[in-house]
Amino acid sequence: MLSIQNLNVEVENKLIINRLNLEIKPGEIHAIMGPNGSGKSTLSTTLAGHKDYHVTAGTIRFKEHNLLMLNPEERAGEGLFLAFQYPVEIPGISNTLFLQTAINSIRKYRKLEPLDSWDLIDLINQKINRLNISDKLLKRSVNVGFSGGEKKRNEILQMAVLEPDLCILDEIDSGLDIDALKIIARCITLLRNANRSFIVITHYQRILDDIQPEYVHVMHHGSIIKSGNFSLAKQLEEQGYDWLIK
Ligand SMILES: Nc1ncnc2c1ncn2[C@@H]1O[C@H](COP(=O)(O)OP(=O)(O)OP(=O)(O)O)[C@@H](O)[C@H]1O
Repeated sequence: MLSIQNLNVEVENKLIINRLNLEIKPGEIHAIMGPNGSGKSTLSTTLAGHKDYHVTAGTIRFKEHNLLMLNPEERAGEGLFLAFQYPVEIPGISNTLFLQTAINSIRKYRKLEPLDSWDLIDLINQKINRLNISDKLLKRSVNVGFSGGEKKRNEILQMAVLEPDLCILDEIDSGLDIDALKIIARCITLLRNANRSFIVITHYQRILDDIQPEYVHVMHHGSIIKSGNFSLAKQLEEQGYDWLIK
């Protein structure tokens, strides 16, 4: 699904990702943890194709593609999705219109007919019923005035509607109350299948308790310095990072 080898990424001429390696197979959930500023969001932003994040060495293969040859729209068309740490507000564009535009741009890339408004509403209704997400936010402008938890839930709704193959969730659990955290974790579990992989960037073990990732990685200074299973997250929660980065 995703193969990253010896990746270096520079932002504003500063090396942020430093010889990073990561292999993700279909259906796997990988958690990435690590101290503030270790490069986790830089990795996710690079995978999504942000123009200010310059890959200066290494390779990234996504399915059968050289990811670095694809622009951000092509990456989304191939099934890559990034849920932002800080979801952006888009005044004047309703959530429904945003979802319609996003899904139809992916369908166009895949040479499929666009969904009309009725098909879209059906699809959204299926997803909100399955995930038990409220439809109240659909008519409002994207993320404008949404609470922190509503923004995160909206990211999950986008993911459910777009049905990506690789879901990158950058601190999807930040700022959530205990119940909202459970809802988000449940949605992720419901969206999990044998072909869909996840990268879950988080600071906390709590969400991982519910989604049970196969792998947990620790990033530091732009590299993965330790990989393990779920027990590594528990160890980090108890002991912090000092024992790893000294
Ligand atoms: N656009 C940018 N311009 C300048 N520096 C940047 C930019 N993006 C990231 N950086 C720098 O790269 C380093 C890694 O940041 P990044 O946000 O990737 O870390 P992180 O591990 O996600 O941190 P956190 O856990 O605090 O969210 C930081 O020193 C940050 O200031």
